[in-house]
Amino acid sequence: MSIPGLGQLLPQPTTSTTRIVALKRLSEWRFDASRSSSTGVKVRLISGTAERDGTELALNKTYTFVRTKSKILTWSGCTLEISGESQDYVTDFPVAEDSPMVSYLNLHFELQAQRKAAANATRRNRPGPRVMVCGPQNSGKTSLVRMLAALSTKMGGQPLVANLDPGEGLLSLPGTVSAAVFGNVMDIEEPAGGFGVGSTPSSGPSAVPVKLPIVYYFGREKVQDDVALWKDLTSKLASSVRAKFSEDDEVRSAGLVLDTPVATTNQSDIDSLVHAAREFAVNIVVVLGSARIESTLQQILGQEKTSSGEPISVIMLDQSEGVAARDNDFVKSIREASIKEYFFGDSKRTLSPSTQSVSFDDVAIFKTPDEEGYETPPVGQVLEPAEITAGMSHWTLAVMDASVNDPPETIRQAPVIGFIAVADVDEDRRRLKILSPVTSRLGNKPLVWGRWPEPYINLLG
Ligand SMILES: Nc1ncnc2c1ncn2[C@@H]1O[C@H](COP(=O)(O)OP(=O)(O)OP(=O)(O)O)[C@@H](O)[C@H]1O
Repeated sequence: MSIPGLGQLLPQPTTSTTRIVALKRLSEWRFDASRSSSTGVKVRLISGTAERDGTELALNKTYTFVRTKSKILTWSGCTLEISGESQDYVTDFPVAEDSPMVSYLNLHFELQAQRKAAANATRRNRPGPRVMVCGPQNSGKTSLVRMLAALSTKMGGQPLVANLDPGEGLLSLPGTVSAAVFGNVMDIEEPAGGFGVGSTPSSGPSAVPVKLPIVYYFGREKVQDDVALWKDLTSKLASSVRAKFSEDDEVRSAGLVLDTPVATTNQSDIDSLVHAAREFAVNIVVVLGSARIESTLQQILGQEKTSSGEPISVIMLDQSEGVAARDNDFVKSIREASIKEYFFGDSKRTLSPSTQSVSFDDVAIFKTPDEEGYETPPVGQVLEPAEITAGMSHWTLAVMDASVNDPPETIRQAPVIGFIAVADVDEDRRRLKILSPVTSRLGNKPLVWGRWPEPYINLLG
């Protein structure tokens, strides 16, 4: 069986022995700890320098990776001590400079030049680079976004990172779109490499400084499930980003790195990307691994200018051959683990969520109208009050920063304050048992019941 990558050593069978791996400059140790036991794979940097997606490993610190498929990259060579279970292999390129990582690093240098120009500009409203990363499924979009953000923070920058892919939450649960300032080191031990819920304040004390995301609730997995709502929320998020730029000079000059949903060349996907590029006033579009998406976007965006008159560069970069496919079971297990982690923390920080019993009459839960009985699904339709039944058990609901008396459209497009999980519904006594990361009562905050992610197992079970 051939293994993707060039000049790689043969994959190591899943093993639990301790071994030393020497990496030449510009090579990668690629690992799959998705099926390993809860103890995962342990990695210690013994000499040289190495990083996971732009964040450096500290010398002699042992990192544990569980439920993770990723890579450790070295620019100048290093030695790693590996123990625990993983499928892994080393890839080094016959010509080191052939690694796509070199082009990613060059992109970072270009962004740094634009950041410097923005910081020195006499026109205070000149923003730093706004770079949108897009491409087909498993092209390495999120890894590149993480790497660009980490490299910027390493140089002292405070870039905004935004995610428009509801299938994977950024510092939030799946089913959301969000953005946050990244001004400090990321937790690379997290399966999501610093983009997971473990890096948010609701998760209690943290080994690395937490981030404060702004989150909007989509409640669906794919953009196509409700394109109109996704576009509205994208516009909302873009205006939050603009507001942050106008109030914070450091963030403004560091600019934005934007992650996007999986794209194909179909018209709807291209429209969504163009919508996002215009709303966020993107001036660099990076397409990973698809010449067709690149040329289609080039034809549209290549002719346009941003709102501040800059040309829009559309560039294609190779995708890394190491990007790991993730099957549905793996992705589902990651999703479920992030919901559990949101309420209970992880092995490094245990949280104690509060369990509250509330009357049906004391909560206002909204949902999008059911699709049955409509010839065309009521996509983009506003919310309606949801009937509380046992079917709501184990769903996670979004708590909106709005009032229950606000119009449905306002509630639907309000930022998310947090999430609660429905632990039990007692229809006879008309009471709900809910699990909340905080002890405070819901007050008059409306809850929204989305259609995705699917209900999680009984969190209290
Ligand atoms: N060079 C590499 N070697 C090993 N694993 C990698 C490499 N690059 C990325 N990965 C891993 O591959 C998986 C998919 O990568 P990533 O999430 O960046 O792709 P994506 O294009 O954003 O995915 P999606 O299509 O689901 O949005 C992740 O688990 C990531 O850590």
